[in-house]
Amino acid sequence: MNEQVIADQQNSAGQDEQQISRLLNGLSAATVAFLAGIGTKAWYADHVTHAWVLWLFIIPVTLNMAWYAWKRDGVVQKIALLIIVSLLFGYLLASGGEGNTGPLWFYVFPPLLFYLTSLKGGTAILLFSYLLAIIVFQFPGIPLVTAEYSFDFKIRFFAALTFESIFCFVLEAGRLRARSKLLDLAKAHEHAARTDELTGLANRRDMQNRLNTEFSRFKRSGHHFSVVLIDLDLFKRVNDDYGHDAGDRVLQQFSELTRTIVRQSDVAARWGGEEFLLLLPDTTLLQALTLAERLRSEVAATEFRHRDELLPVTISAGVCSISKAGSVNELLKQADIQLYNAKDAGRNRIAPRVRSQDTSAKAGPPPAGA
Ligand SMILES: Nc1nc2c(ncn2[C@@H]2O[C@H](COP(=O)(O)OP(=O)(O)OP(=O)(O)O)[C@@H](O)[C@H]2O)c(=O)[nH]1
Repeated sequence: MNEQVIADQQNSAGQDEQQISRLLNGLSAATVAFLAGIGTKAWYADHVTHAWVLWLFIIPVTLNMAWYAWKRDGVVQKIALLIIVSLLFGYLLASGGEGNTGPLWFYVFPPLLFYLTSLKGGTAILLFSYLLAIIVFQFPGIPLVTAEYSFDFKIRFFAALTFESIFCFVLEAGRLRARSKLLDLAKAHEHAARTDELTGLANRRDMQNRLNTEFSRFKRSGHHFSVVLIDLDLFKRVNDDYGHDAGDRVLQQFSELTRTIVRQSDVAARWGGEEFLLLLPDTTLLQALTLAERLRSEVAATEFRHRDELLPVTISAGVCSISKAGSVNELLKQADIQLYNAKDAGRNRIAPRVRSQDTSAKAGPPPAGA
């Protein structure tokens, strides 16, 4: 997986977490308002203990909101709110709330659970809540349980909760599936917009962006970089003599070879037609020339074949370092001039030639027919 895709995924996950945290903040504020209001109503209805318990629940909810505002830790916020809400619903179930209507709040649980946890996690917590509800309903005499519910209420409570839980599960599973498909589609779309279809290398637009980014980095922190502009020699003849498919196959095979030679931090792009551009971060002119020469000799030594026919393939390349240019356009222009020089000097060679290159690596013979 390349860095861009990982960064996109992290970005998307971060946005999701922020959205959940915003929702939880809103829910927490609404919970505080409800607890204050219903607590006050219970107070005036002479249910003093009930009123105090509801008011006491305001404290952990508020503390959780304050903790999130301070630490921005969405995971703690989520877990804490789930625990507080579980305790509150447990209390309402056991006490019956006002007029034995407490268990009705349970219906808030399934959508909240599936949204905040996973499908598996939500189902597990729901099943545990069912177990608690069964214990409370079946054993009204146990400590902390003061409410008693009619048989009809229990049946309807469980039936309605089960239907709601199943619907929430199905809806959430559908939402997650659609979201995952959408993310895959966006990723594929984004990848296609950056990639050359025939060779799988970066396309011109992506390379242009990366050049601009690298140039900004150079301006900011002085990190040098170089480019290598490559052109396949006499490529028109390959097309004319062996067919367009053979030409396409050469472009693909050359791209595969290039991938094996450049570093992971380098970028190889199809610049257009039979022209390729390498962006080499943190690379001096001499290092770039060495890499270009290696690629040239590998190409010259490789057998390019199409349907058992041996194809004549060599490359010429112009190299330039940012230290020799004041802008990306100037850099590309210089590389283009050097490529022209290489072609002019007989093809199957790299330009500029420097002294160390002349002694360490000799350019191969010009391609047949040049
Ligand atoms: N098969 C194939 N050919 C392509 C593609 N893109 C460009 N070409 C061909 O590449 C050839 C480039 O030819 P020219 O620009 O004349 O250059 P050349 O024959 O390589 O000669 P020099 O560059 O001077 O060495 C043309 O025939 C284009 O049709 C492609 O995607 N597939």
